[in-house]
Amino acid sequence: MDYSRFLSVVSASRQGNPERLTHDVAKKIPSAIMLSGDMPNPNSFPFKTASFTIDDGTTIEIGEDLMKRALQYSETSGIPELLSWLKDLQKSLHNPPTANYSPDQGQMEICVTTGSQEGLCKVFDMLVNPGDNVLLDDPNYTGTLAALKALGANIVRVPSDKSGIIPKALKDILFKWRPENGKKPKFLYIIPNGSNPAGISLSTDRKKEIYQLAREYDFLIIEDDPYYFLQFVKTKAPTFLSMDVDGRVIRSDSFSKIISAGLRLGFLTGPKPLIDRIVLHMQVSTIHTSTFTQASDLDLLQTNGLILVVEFYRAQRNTMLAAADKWLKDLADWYVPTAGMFLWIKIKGISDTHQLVMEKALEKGICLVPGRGFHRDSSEPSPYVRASFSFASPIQIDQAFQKLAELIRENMKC
Ligand SMILES: Cc1ncc(COP(=O)(O)O)c(CNc2cc3ccccc3n(O)c2=O)c1O
Repeated sequence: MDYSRFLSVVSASRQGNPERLTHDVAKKIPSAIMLSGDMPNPNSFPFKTASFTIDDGTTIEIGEDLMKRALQYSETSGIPELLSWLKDLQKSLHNPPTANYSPDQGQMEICVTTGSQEGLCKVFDMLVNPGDNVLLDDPNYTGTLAALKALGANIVRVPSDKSGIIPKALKDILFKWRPENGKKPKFLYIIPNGSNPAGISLSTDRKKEIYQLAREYDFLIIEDDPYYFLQFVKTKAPTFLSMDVDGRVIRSDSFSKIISAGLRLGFLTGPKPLIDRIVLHMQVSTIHTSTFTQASDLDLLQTNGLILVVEFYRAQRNTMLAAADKWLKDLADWYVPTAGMFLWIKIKGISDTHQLVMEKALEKGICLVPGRGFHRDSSEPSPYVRASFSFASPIQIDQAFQKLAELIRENMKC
């Protein structure tokens, strides 16, 4: 594929940072005498060792040598051992066709990011010029909406239902596209599992139809999948990455929901020509994701593998569904999420939940998110609220929905 049409003006103008190039090359020569970098002397670092106790009681040690490395600058795209582990992970989970391609064919490449939010932000910076058309369904993740709006993207809303984007509706938009609509959309952004905020998961058939449309109308797919490991179904639907024969999928993964949100570890998987552009941007922004975060997470992953937390969140989801059935049955509508952390609740008899949530619920000590912030036009009223089942205890969830039910009834009397 020729990726040049997809690049923003800024991204296309990025050049390599010679100092980072020297550093990355020199790192490959262990015996090199390093007089090139701006590296602090590791003997000056304050922390000498660290020990982590994990929930099964075992400990993970970071000894002196690893600590000296963990507190030092490292390769922009990620420390080699973690990159290698992540490439093996992606091959085993998704078996991407691009894993065996040559670099100019769009060979699968990976870049570690400071949370998947950094990855998304840099992908959008790489692709969006002001006025570019981009395809999204609605409602959608506020972090993405905010990033795209700031870049001046024209968000083209793709109709969806409780099974996700409707391929026929997407085809209609593309088929009817005329020059007066501006340049063809560059990409479709999608959260394929347990979407934020609606908790929707896209079926295999719809993914295949959408991927074929991407081939036919030549757009990229940004597969933002932080809830991939929080799927409550027996068989996971194949990812867009697993069907990417053209090298047109950029996948964003996150360790926030399965290891730690605060350690800020995510990674991008995509065609090498595009990932290389992201790395150029990283060289002049964060330089790289915290080496300490990478080293400690890698140690955990190599020792324990992927810690499966899905059963905990399934139980939390079921607790919230039981509380909704108990308190909200005649007052609201919702559907059962098959992944993720959110219940998307439509309150009956109310056009906009903003005041109910941001004033009345907060006064009663209940934190929810009003629906209108998840729309492209956040001034549009919304009868929805997003409720997260990830954090509160079962008792708190029950209490919160009991209070919410009281508020809705009070609101109905007004
Ligand atoms: C679809 C989708 N894509 C990417 C990300 C970013 O995750 P990262 O890997 O941790 O950077 C997210 C995280 N979503 C949220 C984060 C958050 C953080 C503080 C406070 C509130 C937050 N609310 O509400 C969120 O939805 C997400 O939902």
